[in-house]
Amino acid sequence: MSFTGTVKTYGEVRAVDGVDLGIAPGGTVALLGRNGAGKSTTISLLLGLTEPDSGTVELFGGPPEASVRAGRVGAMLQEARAVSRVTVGELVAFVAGRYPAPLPVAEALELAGIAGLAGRRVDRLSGGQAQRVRLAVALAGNPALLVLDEPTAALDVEARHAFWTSMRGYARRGHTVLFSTHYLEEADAHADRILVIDRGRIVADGTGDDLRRSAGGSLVSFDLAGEAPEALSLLPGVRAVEVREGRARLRTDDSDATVLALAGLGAVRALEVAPASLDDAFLALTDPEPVR
Ligand SMILES: Nc1ncnc2c1ncn2[C@@H]1O[C@H](COP(=O)(O)OP(=O)(O)OP(=O)(O)O)[C@@H](O)[C@H]1O
Repeated sequence: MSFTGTVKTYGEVRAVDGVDLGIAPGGTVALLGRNGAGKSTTISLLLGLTEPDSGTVELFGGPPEASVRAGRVGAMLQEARAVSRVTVGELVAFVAGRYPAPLPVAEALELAGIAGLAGRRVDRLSGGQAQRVRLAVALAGNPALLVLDEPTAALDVEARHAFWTSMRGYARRGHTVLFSTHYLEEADAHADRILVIDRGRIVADGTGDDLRRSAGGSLVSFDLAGEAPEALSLLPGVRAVEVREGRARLRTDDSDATVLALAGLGAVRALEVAPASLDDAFLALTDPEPVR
């Protein structure tokens, strides 16, 4: 699937702002970003639910609508209203019946972790159960591409664990699972590839380790004693500076050089040097105002 120079605006807001992206079949891909970064809009474009203002979106070599109609795509979106009265099993069977090569209903329920709920009415479910029913519906057609918009939002810890085990199993069968999240740990633990989106642009693309590396090797933090933050960004090795409540955090490629230069400045207290975490990487990639 591919995005080529894709732009989608809502009035003044450039929700997707010139995205170029190719995703090969197979594996799990995370779309990671803050609230309002453009994840849902990217997914809507991918599913053909909305048209780009400019650029193109292709799925399996054609327009998204064609792949969706052909049953190659299953989606679990954030907002969905359950139909009432039917049972979970009936609903999933109904959806499966509309696809050319569906999963057996029992398998879709099993994968979604709701094998025991087949006979339950869909309007009598908890939030987490309803979410898993939506997953079973998305899986029903045995889609080559499964698209999940913040799939674990309503799930408890145990359900999350079971969910990711299922999704990994599904991807191992050669399917592609693309999910959006704002949980760094989730992207790091469960995605083969992480796309970081910020203000409608892809600002990083790689594994969790790639992102950690791109953020700069280490984090040097200390209590500030009056230096202007602007001077800190000029120290050797420093790639980004963040100052919060009197404590400076410098992301640096060369912590030795940074610390030696800092010592030259003097008046640095409570110095700490730590390897960059994925959190640091994410902040470095998406922080709107790294120097404050
Ligand atoms: N239908 C719409 N009308 C107007 N603005 C919209 C619409 N949909 C999205 N936006 C705006 O586009 C931007 C991107 O929104 P989008 O929903 O894609 O973000 P997101 O990354 O999915 O956020 P979240 O994590 O909060 O779900 C936001 O600024 C949002 O306010």
